[in-house]
Amino acid sequence: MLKILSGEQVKALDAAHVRVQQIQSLQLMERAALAFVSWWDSQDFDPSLPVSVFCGSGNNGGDGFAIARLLSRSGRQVSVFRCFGESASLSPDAAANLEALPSDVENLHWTEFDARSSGVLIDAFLGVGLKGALRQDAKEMVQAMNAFVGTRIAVDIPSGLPADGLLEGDCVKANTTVTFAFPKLSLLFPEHAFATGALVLADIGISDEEYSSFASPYFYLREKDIKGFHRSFHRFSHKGDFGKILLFAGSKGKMGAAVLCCKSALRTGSGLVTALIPEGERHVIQSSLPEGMCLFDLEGDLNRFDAIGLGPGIGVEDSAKMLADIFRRYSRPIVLDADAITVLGQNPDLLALIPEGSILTPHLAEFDRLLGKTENHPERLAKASAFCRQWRLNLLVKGANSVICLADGRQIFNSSGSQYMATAGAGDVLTGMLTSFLGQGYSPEQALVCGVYQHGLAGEIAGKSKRRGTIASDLVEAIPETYLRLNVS
Ligand SMILES: NC(=O)C1=CN([C@@H]2O[C@H](COP(=O)(O)OP(=O)(O)OC[C@H]3O[C@@H](n4cnc5c(N)ncnc54)[C@H](O)[C@@H]3O)[C@@H](O)[C@H]2O)[C@@H](O)CC1
Ligand SMILES: Nc1ncnc2c1ncn2[C@@H]1O[C@H](COP(=O)(O)OP(=O)(O)O)[C@@H](O)[C@H]1O
Ligand SMILES: [K+]
Repeated sequence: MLKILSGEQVKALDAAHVRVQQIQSLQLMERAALAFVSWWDSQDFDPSLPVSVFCGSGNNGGDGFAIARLLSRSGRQVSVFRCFGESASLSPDAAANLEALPSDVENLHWTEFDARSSGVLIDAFLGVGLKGALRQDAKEMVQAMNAFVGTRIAVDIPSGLPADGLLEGDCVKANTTVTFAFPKLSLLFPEHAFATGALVLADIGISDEEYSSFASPYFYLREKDIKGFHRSFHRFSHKGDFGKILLFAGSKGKMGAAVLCCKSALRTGSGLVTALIPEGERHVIQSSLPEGMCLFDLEGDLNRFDAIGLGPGIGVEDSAKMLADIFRRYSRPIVLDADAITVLGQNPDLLALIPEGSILTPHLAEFDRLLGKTENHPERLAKASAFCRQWRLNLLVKGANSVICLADGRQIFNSSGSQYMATAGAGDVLTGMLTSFLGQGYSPEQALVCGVYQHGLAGEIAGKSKRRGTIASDLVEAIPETYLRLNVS
């Protein structure tokens, strides 16, 4: 899994890579520029549109000069706009790439830029080397870029955005950010969505192993990581191997939640799924989901279930006693979602009873109910980390780039998903998937990694044809295709 390093660590990573691969830093910069241009070539930019590249005096600017050269070589009309004065001292690699600009690239000062011109703007002014607040002249450059009417693309990070923390002043508002090697932490904060735009990760040839000497609690989960987390089953596997699970979900008027999470668990592969529901509502499950079974009370040994998921649509009235009873009688990790989390927020004394390693999946409002009002994402991640360590629990901060917060303090940002998943019941589908994986014998970490990634992938698959018409049932129907896409049998 890709480690997310701090802006400060990037220099050391680049230096280590240059040492290990025995290349020059100029070659690494060339790789970054080539990776950017390879992404560019995969897009359908109108070839007749002029390209304006804003270049700073550091290595981000160096990337910009190299990109300008490569785009001009492929026939684009390119101008660079220098974001520095005559007396500025350039980084050696930026100076080399400025020197290497072909004569057909127009070389201008940023004050000569006409914001009403058409085309595409590439922002290679400031990268992860930004220190403190923008200087006055830098603010003006950022404003000039933001006044541009066409598409803005940021190289590595929008200029002015700090790599690891929250934005305080101005920064470039990019439509797309093409970031190198790993996504900088701040690009994953919802507060910065307006500045980051679409996020593209460009590979510059640094292997996952080269990150091993750098410490960071943050990771980025990609498609290629998933297969290694899955268990494999053999041809003699029977439905017991795929797990018997119990889902406590739904109540009068909210039985859809139970249907969605049970169906999602079955589509994820569970062998036997039982819904714990009010007896009067049994027709809903039995008529819409013939594969599902129902239970109307909590009699018998709960440990006969391989996994339990609790919460979607159960209501908050009278649920506290039921939760306490389950926590006391069940010894393995449980998935806790929706109303179960609200109940925990109202009854914090229940936290100590939750089986170790359990998984809580709050959306942002449920998160605040559980852990108190939270102002921003960094604060949320810090609170989640302390909570998980204190109670030996795992917690998922849901949203775009949902964050898997593990009991040992690691925090894994998911890369799959789309805005079309912001629809009623999408969380219930996730609860079904996570419980299903626990029931299939996955550890909480494996269940979270596979469940969260595949849930997002199902959202991408469903959203491709259904766009904003996507509903949670579409996610359920897309789950089988996620196994095909990942080549998991
Ligand atoms: N080894 C390399 O050569 C590689 C470098 N890369 C690029 O290099 C970037 C990092 O380069 P650098 O470390 O040179 O840093 P940057 O180019 O990001 O920033 C340094 C420049 O920013 C100016 N600056 C800093 N704080 C400022 C402030 N508050 N107001 C105004 N100006 C300010 C400095 O005067 C300097 O000109 C990455 O973001 C990436 O784009 C990538 O190409 C990957 C490989
Ligand atoms: N913009 C988005 N991008 C990616 N995933 C999203 C987005 N919005 C919502 N999701 C995902 O959809 C799910 C919504 O869960 P939740 O808010 O609990 O829904 P509900 O309570 O309606 O079931 C979460 O897994 C979340 O990560
Ligand atoms: K930039």
